[in-house]
Amino acid sequence: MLPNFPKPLPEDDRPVNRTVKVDDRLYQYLVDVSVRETDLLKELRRETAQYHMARMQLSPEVGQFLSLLIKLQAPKKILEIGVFTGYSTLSMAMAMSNNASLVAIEKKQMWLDIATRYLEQAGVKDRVETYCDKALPVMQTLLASINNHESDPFDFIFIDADKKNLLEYYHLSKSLLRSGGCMVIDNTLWWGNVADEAFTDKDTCIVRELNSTVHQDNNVELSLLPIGDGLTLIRKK
Ligand SMILES: C[S@@+](CC[C@H](N)C(=O)[O-])C[C@H]1O[C@@H](n2cnc3c(N)ncnc32)[C@H](O)[C@@H]1O
Repeated sequence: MLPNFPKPLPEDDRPVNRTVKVDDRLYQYLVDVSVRETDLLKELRRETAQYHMARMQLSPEVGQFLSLLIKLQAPKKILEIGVFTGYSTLSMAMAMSNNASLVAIEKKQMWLDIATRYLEQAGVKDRVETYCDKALPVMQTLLASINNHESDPFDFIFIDADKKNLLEYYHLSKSLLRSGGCMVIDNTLWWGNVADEAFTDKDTCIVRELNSTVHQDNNVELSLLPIGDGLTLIRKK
């Protein structure tokens, strides 16, 4: 039995507990005991694996987490920035309620064509509006429509596109989101590079700046989860 009296505090303020280290064996265990990927998502993942850019696709456990968030929050209006072949789009669209809608922005038609095919197969395409365009101008148009009271703000926004515009995506998304709404940003641990000072490339510096901006923003609540490549969950106050 542990002695039941206080011990001297360490000099630093580091927590005595921390997030578990996930090595390959533990990761495989996590997948084996928790991931339930539908046949359609599996098919999409296999089709995407043929492309060199396949690494951009969400991992199954992150797709499933996104889908669970949608089911827990039941948002009516969802916005997605960065569709690629649609793994996240399909995960969210299959989880959203029948009266919900999703606006999905992707700059490359080739990727949207693949995503659209799967959304049609899942029978959810009628509730997903896709824009083949750069995200910033589309987001600005959506914001103008909200500010003019022509449409409601979004309840849920998922950001998974280029890092160059990440700070602008964050600020614009805050304006597009209703109070109490949820924003999710992918890649916030950026392959671990954010914590390594040796990495000074543009994208790493932008992700660091984003993380520090969100952390210091008193108008939001946040949690940075070490799932996938790092996923930051944000609630607008
Ligand atoms: C990491 S991938 C998205 C992965 C996707 N969420 C999934 O689950 O497979 C990023 C996507 O953002 C797109 N993208 C990059 N810059 C963009 C921009 N300025 N506007 C819109 N889409 C952009 C890329 O073409 C790419 O398909």
